[in-house]
Amino acid sequence: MSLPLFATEALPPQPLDAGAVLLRGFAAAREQEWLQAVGRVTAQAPFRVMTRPGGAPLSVAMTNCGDWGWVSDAQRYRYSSTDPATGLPWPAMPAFMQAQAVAAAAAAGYPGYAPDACLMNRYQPGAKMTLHRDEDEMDWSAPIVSVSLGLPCTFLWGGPTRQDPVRRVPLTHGDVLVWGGPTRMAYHGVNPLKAGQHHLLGAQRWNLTFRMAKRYYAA
Ligand SMILES: O=C(O)CCC(=O)C(=O)O
Ligand SMILES: [Fe+2]
Repeated sequence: MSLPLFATEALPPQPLDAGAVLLRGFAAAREQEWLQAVGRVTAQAPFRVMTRPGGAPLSVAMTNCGDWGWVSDAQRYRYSSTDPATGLPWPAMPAFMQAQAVAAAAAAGYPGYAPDACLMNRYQPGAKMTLHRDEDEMDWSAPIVSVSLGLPCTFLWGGPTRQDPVRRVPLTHGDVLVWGGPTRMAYHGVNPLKAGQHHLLGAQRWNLTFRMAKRYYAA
């Protein structure tokens, strides 16, 4: 196999764990379209800091698009069809983003993916996500499709319990990680973002996770 000449070239799917596949560079070739799509969403529903149950602020700023958006407040985590900041429905999921998420899922071995939610995370230097499972979705047989843009990060990939050993997986601009099946409920997180400048996003990392929040997965 010859190495790609350009960092924007997608590499062959790389198994990370049972049911978990890393698509290195999958989103890089169309970075301008990703940027435009995220820009359209955040013009309507800007990134904002949410409060976690108990009252402390999350370090990652978030917004959503699609039929359902993941929200956190002092009481609980939940999916909401409306933006709590405005009471309006979340912006529609841009067709480009939806199609790319479906294509990434298929490339990772999950045909028939139909995301109805996209949580958009903005990390600035120092922001992190502690180990957690994505468990607020209705059908845990549907995979998660997670797109990384901007500054690199160290993604933490654990196991079925919080105590399981954690692998450090470097994620860079354009990488797409898909996990489902036997590892759909794996613990995962993100180490504090290191300072840096990305040619497209400056001192930020964006992560977009596509989910099937309120739909059944029938592959
Ligand atoms: O930023 C990431 O790569 C992971 C995000 C995540 O785990 C989540 O949004 O639930
Ligand atoms: Fe997560």
